[in-house]
Parts: sequence; C-alpha cells; structure tokens
Amino acid sequence: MATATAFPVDKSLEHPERVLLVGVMLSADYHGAAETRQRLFQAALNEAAELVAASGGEVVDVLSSSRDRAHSALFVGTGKAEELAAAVAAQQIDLVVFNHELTPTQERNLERALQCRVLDRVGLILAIFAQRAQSQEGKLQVELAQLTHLSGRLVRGYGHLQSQRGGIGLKGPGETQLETDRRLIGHKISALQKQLQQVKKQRATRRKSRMNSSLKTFALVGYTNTGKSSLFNRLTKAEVLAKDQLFATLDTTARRLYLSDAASVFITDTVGFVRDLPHKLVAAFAATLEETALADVLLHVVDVSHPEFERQIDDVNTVLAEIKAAEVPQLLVYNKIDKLAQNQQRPGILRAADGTPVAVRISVASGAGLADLRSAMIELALAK
Ligand SMILES: Nc1nc2c(ncn2[C@@H]2O[C@H](COP(=O)(O)OP(=O)(O)OP(=O)(O)O)[C@@H](O)[C@H]2O)c(=O)[nH]1
Ligand SMILES: [Mg+2]
Repeated sequence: MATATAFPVDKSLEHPERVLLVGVMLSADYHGAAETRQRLFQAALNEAAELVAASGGEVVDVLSSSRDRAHSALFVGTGKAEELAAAVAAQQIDLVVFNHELTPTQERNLERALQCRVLDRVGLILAIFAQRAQSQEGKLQVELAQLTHLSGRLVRGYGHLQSQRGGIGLKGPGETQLETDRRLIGHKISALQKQLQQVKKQRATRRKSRMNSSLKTFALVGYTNTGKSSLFNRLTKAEVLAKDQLFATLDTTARRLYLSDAASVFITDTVGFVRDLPHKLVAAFAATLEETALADVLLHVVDVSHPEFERQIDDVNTVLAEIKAAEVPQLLVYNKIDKLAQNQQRPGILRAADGTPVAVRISVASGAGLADLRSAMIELALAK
C-alpha cells in the first residue's frame, strides 16, 4: 500500500544514479594489525559498493581516508568537504554514500556543502528495502522503518534549534510545521502498527495450522546473497527469485517439503542479513522474522567461498540473538563449495562428538552434498 506523505520519507533512489562512495577508516572501528584493519576496511567498502549496485546505482568513484580517532564519530573537516564537493561537481555525482553512520545534522550539513543528496549506510539499506518490498506486509514494514527513522531525525535534527528558541518563547513557522509533521508521522506510525498487527494475526493463524500438523519447521537464514533462495527452490521446486544481488528476498515464503515417508517438514525462506542491519529495520520486520524465532531448526546458509564468511556467520548470529532466535538449534550449510579450490570441494556432513549433524558442505549450483543435506535434515526432523 503506497502512501503519499507530506514529508520527504521517500529516499528511494532513481536509477541510474552516479554515486560517489566515501569510506573513512576510523581507528575506533577497525582493530588489529594495520594489515588486518586495511583488509577489513576494504571488505566493508566492497560490500558498500555491492549495496549501491543493489540499489540500482553506479559507483563512479571511491574516496577513502583514515583518521585516528578514539571514539567512533565521523567528523568531516572543511578540507575534506571541499575535496568531496569538487569531486561531486567534476563527476556529476547524484548521490554521495558514506559507509559510516551519519547523524541527521551531519547528513543535512553535508547535503548543503556538497549540493547533492547524501545517504549513510542505514539510509542506503532502507532505500533498497523500499525499492524491493513486494508484499503488502513487506511494504508496511519498510514504511514503518522509514517513518521511525524519519521521526528520530525530526526530533534530533531540530532539537538544537528548539532549545535555542526555548528561552525566548518563540514559536516560529518552522516549529509549527515540525509539530504538524510530528503529529502526522505519529498518526501514520500507529496506523501502520495496527495494520501490521493485523498481518501478524493472519500469519499466526497460518503458522498455527502448520504447527497443528505436527510437522517440524526448518527456517533458512543467513547473510544476504549466500544462496538461501536457490537452496529453497532446489529443495522445494519453488520459484522464488534468486539473484546475484544483495537483498533479493524480502518476504518469508513457506513450503511443505517431503524428505522421506517418516519426515515431511515445512521450510521457510526469508530476508537475508547484513552487517549492521539497521535496528529499526529489524524491529519493523519483526513479523517476518518471527517465523525464524519459532522454527524448530535453523538452516544457517553460509557462502563458504566468501573471504569474510566467518565474520558473516558472527553477524548473522548477532541478528538472530536480537530477534530471540539464538536458542534455536542450527545446522550450518556451507554452500558454494564449487567455488573453492579443487581439493576443498568435498561435500558431506560434519558431526559433533555425540553424532549430531552440525554442518553440511554443499553446492546448490552443482548439486553436490544435497543428498547429505536431506539426510541431515531427516535426522534432525526425527530427533526428539
Ligand atoms: N557458484 C555458486 N553460486 C551459487 C550457489 N548457490 C547460489 N548461488 C548464486 O548466488 C547468488 C545468490 O543466490 P540467492 O539464492 O538469491 O541468495 P539469497 O541468500 O537468497 O540472497 P538474498 O535473498 O539476497 O538474501 C545467485 O546468483 C545464485 O545463483 C552455489 O552453490 N554455487
Ligand atoms: Mg533470497
């Protein structure tokens, strides 16, 4: 349900946008030896470039610098701002993306100084979600996240002006507008929350009928672009969109899956996670992610060919803890082994000391290890 609002909620991108990507390596954010810090910083920049691509933008230039700072606050000095403004003008940049969190005030000041739109990482992820949301639920959730993001900005963004005015007791026109905006946003937010509550009920009803059937539920989770939807399709012969793109999936789909005569299960595919997934987004997607927390087993899909796959596993576990799914048993699915060196492509099940399957090495692309995965799933489905 698209809604027109009086305020600039829509930060969605129009493509093709010419994007300047800015990375600032703050010593507070990257730890370890210089070489490690450099590698992590580069990986974060690469991921930001992928996010830009996922939003339909084109990275025209990347500027990075490092700063020795004890606290993790980005400060853009006048010299740097001038350098950025020159780059924006020279290369006809439409959008500058900071791979760093900006305060609303910083974002506004930068927009003024650079004469061009500015987004930080959170804003970029929200913009992608806004573009992608397909289902009514997905759209409601993204809109809620954007409005919450905006209302936070209105309050914080104008706060310093208000306190200055407070003493004089003035009520300028801007302030009145601000109050109106706040009230409208407040109404809109509660309306959205009510609608989402409704959706949540419908979901609960559907889930209940699944639970009554006493079938176990497996939920696919994992970092974005690891192959969850590809695996879902392969296992269930469904046709969920699978694409080499961050956040191809935003909704949850559930299908019944026959594993053996004794074991039929439900399997769900859902939105992928990313480092620093905005909290507002996680909160807004609570209804979608609830399925995950209530699953019997999580199939944690990992792109084992990704240089940062171990960190991605940690990032996913962080989000899982946030949505109270940390206690759900996990089976790690090491996918894309076809992309590893020849001598590392061996598929199969890895077991704990007591014999419980803890991980399976597979390739959805080549089909290697899929039989192992199915038998591990049967074991877990029949356990208890
Ligand atoms: N080489 C290789 N590529 C794979 C394999 N599995 C999936 N892919 C590719 O990885 C990309 C991402 O796949 P998806 O299934 O969309 O990944 P996802 O985890 O659902 O991604 P999001 O929905 O964005 O979170 C696609 O281009 C797939 O073709 C695999 O085993 N090997
Ligand atoms: Mg997907």
